Amino acid sequence: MVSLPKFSTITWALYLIPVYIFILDPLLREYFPSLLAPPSDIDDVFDESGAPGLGIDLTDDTFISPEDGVPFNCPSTEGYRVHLLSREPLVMYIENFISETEANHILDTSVNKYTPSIVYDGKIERVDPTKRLSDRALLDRDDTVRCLEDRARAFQGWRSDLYIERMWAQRYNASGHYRHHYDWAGSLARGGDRFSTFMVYLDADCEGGGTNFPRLRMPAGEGWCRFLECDQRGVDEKGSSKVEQMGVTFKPIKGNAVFWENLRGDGTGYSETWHAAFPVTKGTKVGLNVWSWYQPKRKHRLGR
Ligand SMILES: O=C(O)CCC(=O)C(=O)O
Ligand SMILES: [Fe+2]
Repeated sequence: MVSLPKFSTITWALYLIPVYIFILDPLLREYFPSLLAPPSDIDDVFDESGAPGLGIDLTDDTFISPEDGVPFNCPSTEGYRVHLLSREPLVMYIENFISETEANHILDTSVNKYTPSIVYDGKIERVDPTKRLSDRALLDRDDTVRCLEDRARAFQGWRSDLYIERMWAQRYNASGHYRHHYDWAGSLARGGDRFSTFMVYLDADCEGGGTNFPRLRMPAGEGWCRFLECDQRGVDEKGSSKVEQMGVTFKPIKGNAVFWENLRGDGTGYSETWHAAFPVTKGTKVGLNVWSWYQPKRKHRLGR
């Protein structure tokens, strides 16, 4: 009979770590990507009721902005400026992504449509001010919004199977915030997931309210201090450096945007995209969420 060598529990654990890292984890990622997805505080409705396990209905224009052939005119924009913060995951900062006229137009047209923001835990939607305290407004697909949809798709190279979700403006008054969460749900194996996020600042007449990514590394040099909170590089109350803990915090600046990709090529979500809206301490911040939903077409089997 084969007898196993007598190792202490700690020795066994040390042997099992590489087995997990090099064998078990890659296998799970390959075959069960959704199993490894952390619980998501994804904040909107992923309505799978019509077609369980098949992703969302791509003609559902309460969730997606389908290409419906409606003509629209876009103003000639001055153009935006892109700064690369991270290649993996891809995180970019976009100066002047939306013009002042466009931002003001969205602020004006949404002003009477706000209702309390909800969180969704995979089962039910509810208002939970401890997690998310803000109001949100679904935007009509007028010319300005359609031009933004176009800009968001062009920015991503007109990637196929990518659909811009209906856009929401999100307004935070003093003490408004959104606790750390992922925008992705680990649901690609079930049909689709949020591939990318543009966080656009429509109004930033506020103090606080930065968008924080605790797992991203603060870039070197002072050049980024225009866009990032650099004074968080100070020491904490115990005298040790807080930089690692705080990661990166984007200042809300009207017209600018942060863009990041949520999913790897294999469809699994990046843990580095864990992010929050820090509390607004004074004034009002209005953000615009532009999410791109990735849902590859399903191959029909013969005979079905
Ligand atoms: O307002 C922000 O800075 C971030 C908002 C956000 O993460 C979201 O709405 O999913
Ligand atoms: Fe988010």
